[in-house]
Amino acid sequence: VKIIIRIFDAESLSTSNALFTPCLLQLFGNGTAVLRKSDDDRAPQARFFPPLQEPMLLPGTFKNKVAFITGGGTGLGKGMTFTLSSLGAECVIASRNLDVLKATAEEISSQTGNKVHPVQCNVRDPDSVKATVDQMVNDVGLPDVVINNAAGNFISPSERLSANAWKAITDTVLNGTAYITLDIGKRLIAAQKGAAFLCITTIYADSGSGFVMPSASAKAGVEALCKSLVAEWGRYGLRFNIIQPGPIKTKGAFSRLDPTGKFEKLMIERIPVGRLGTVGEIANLAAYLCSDYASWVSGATIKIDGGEYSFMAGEFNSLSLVTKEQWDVMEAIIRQTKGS
Ligand SMILES: CCCCCCCCC/C=C\C=C\C(=O)SCCNC(=O)CCNC(=O)[C@H](O)C(C)(C)COP(=O)(O)OP(=O)(O)OC[C@H]1O[C@@H](n2cnc3c(N)ncnc32)[C@H](O)[C@@H]1OP(=O)(O)O
Ligand SMILES: NC(=O)C1=CN([C@@H]2O[C@H](COP(=O)(O)OP(=O)(O)OC[C@H]3O[C@@H](n4cnc5c(N)ncnc54)[C@H](OP(=O)(O)O)[C@@H]3O)[C@@H](O)[C@H]2O)C=CC1
Repeated sequence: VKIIIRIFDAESLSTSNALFTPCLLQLFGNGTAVLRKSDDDRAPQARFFPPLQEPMLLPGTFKNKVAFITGGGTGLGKGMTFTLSSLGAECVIASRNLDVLKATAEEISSQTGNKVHPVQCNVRDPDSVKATVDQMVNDVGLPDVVINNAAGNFISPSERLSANAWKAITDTVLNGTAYITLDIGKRLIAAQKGAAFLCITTIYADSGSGFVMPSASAKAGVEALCKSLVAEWGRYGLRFNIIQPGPIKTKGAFSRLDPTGKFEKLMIERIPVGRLGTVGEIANLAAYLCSDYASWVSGATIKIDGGEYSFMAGEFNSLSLVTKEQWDVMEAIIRQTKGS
């Protein structure tokens, strides 16, 4: 596989004509050397930004609370379940693979001492969602916290996508979030019970992104759903917030979005903090937003991405590749220029 990326060629800065000549870099070839600051999986500045992963809220913050987490058996969902459970919540985790859910529930409850209930659920199917919520209500009652985390995604040129590929992703991400939110929301409203909803989206929900077009479309829809309900359902005691994570190395995401493992270093080089995020960092933010410490937070969309989005958005940010000597040359050329 040959993946070609246009980047600013830091080696060609010795003449003004070459100044903004982009070069073609073959990502899988030797041409990557110019991009590499370090062979480690983190850049040197990452030493200033150590990830603190242990639960940061006070023990008991979620005592007597029920938290429902879709996709809670793996990755970020598992991390959020662990943190909420550590802080006293009784958690219900829901996804398709019951064996994985059971193993996670057992692992977490044995560490935290709090019950975790695994419930099979296909969020693409409203009947399955209803059966799951029925079971939760029967076992532990209506939730205080609802985290829409389940998702599907893979990289693919959009011209290779079938209608069913689009449907698989948008049914999971957008329709799944809608089925869960409508089903639980209606029951909470009827019972006059308040709750905190959280949706996990992504930084490209704002910008769109090539090669993950169904995911980008669906995540943008999820954000519109949340923001609409902030306004409409606040009067019922329901609040809604959004976390947009940058890259976190989970098996579910990286096996489908970086299948050869070759993009990781490139990603780290565009993250100003110099490293990937961690599951524990997302879990702490999620716990805060779903806790009563955040009672006045509704309608917030929080990027947690080590600065990656800002780096990618800035027109000139690739100039961080320019060396001091190259700046000397450029500055001299610029200062020599008179008039227009
Ligand atoms: C610069 C690189 C950066 C790399 C890392 C960046 C990290 C940042 C990440 C940012 C955002 C992340 C967002 C996420 O959501 S990550 C979470 C990912 N986790 C999952 O996806 C877990 C669940 N996924 C799945 O179950 C499957 O992957 C699924 C395909 C989404 C659904 O599986 P299933 O229901 O079994 O569906 P099918 O296998 O039947 O497929 C349905 C349909 O889709 C077509 N298809 C499947 N894979 C591909 C592919 N790779 N390319 C093209 N098309 C594909 C399949 O053929 C079916 O269509 P059809 O019936 O027409 O053949
Ligand atoms: N990791 C990252 O870098 C980033 C992740 N995110 C978001 O974080 C969230 C978690 O992703 P991550 O932990 O990385 O990946 P995972 O693949 O581990 O998590 C996805 C979860 O969704 C569940 N799921 C998928 N389809 C369905 C379905 N039809 N019904 C019920 N559950 C389903 C899966 O369980 P099962 O297969 O058992 O159904 C799985 O537990 C997602 O919303 C993702 O978009 C956003 C930005 C970056």
